Amino acid sequence: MSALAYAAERAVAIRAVLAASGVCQRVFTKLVNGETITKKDKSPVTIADFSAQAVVNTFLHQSFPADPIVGEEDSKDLRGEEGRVMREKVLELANTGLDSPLTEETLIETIDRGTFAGGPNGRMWALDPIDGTKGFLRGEQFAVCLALIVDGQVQVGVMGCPNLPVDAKNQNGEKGCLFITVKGQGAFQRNFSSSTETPISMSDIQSLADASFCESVESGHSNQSESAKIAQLLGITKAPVRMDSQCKYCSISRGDAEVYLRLPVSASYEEKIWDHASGSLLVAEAGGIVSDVHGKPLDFSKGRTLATNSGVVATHAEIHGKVIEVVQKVLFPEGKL
Ligand SMILES: Nc1ncnc2c1ncn2[C@@H]1O[C@H](COP(=O)(O)O)[C@@H](OP(=O)(O)O)[C@H]1O
Ligand SMILES: [Mg+2]
Ligand SMILES: [Mg+2]
Ligand SMILES: [Mg+2]
Repeated sequence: MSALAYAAERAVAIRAVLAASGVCQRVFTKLVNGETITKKDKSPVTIADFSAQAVVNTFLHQSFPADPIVGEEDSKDLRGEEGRVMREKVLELANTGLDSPLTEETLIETIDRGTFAGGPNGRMWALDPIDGTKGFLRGEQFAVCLALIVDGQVQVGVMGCPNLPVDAKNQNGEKGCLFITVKGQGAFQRNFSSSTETPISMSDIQSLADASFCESVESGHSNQSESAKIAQLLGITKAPVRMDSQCKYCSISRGDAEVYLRLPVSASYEEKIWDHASGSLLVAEAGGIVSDVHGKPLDFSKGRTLATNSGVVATHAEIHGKVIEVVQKVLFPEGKL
């Protein structure tokens, strides 16, 4: 029997994401104020973001040394005397997730292996070491997200969600699950505590009146007043489930909700490929369709951002057309473009 496509990449991605998730879990209880930096775009970054990127990049380099990486973070804030305190903390934390320890020098080099510009050709990994840093800081949802993109198509996606209940119906039960997908091979969930994988699929609702939708917690990341109008027009009566990170893609993939709306707040913001690569493949493999607000597929071949897309609409395949119709009506009413 021939091995399944991308079996090696899948296995390495799982190991890398689990190791990085462990690093994030260990640091959370110890985070203090000084360990958060505010980036130029006003978004926060913590020692856990840098450490998780160092850990995943190390695993990738060991197994696939020739593969470029499009990672969210870079080492700028860790360099020189100004970055010394943070650098030492990141080094210590990253090494808790690695068999052979990095040095200060190899740490910087390892993090900066994530600076690839992306593009349409060849293999590349897209890494968000912590997606939902704001959720992480609040003790809520976040995810370590890793995807392999080949010639602009996402082929493998693995997401680690340390704070996500393994069963949405039991919010106080076990937490920590991994979502795994390879194009053409389906979508799977396993718990951090076990290597048994279970196939997952989107819920097959008959009527939108029974549906629920999810969106970002952050009103600065997704237009929540427009989504409320869309939900109303669709006949959705349940309140939105607000959740940080690509845990939203994971949640709809296993049937916790039916629709994920991410409506642009500003025309100039370009979504980042690491915020959507793994999650969008998971949804597609679970029976859904992911597009932008115009119904256009997400295009991962344009560099580090989804430069030709605007927002995200992810739903079960059967209702996607209807949802896009209403999204268009609300976002672009006659006379307004
Ligand atoms: N104006 C904006 N519009 C949409 N997304 C934004 C944004 N500003 C930041 N983001 C992205 O939103 C991500 C979090 O998604 P969500 O809002 O669904 O939790 C952030 O990822 P990081 O937390 O990895 O930086 C960041 O990349
Ligand atoms: Mg960020
Ligand atoms: Mg992100
Ligand atoms: Mg991030």
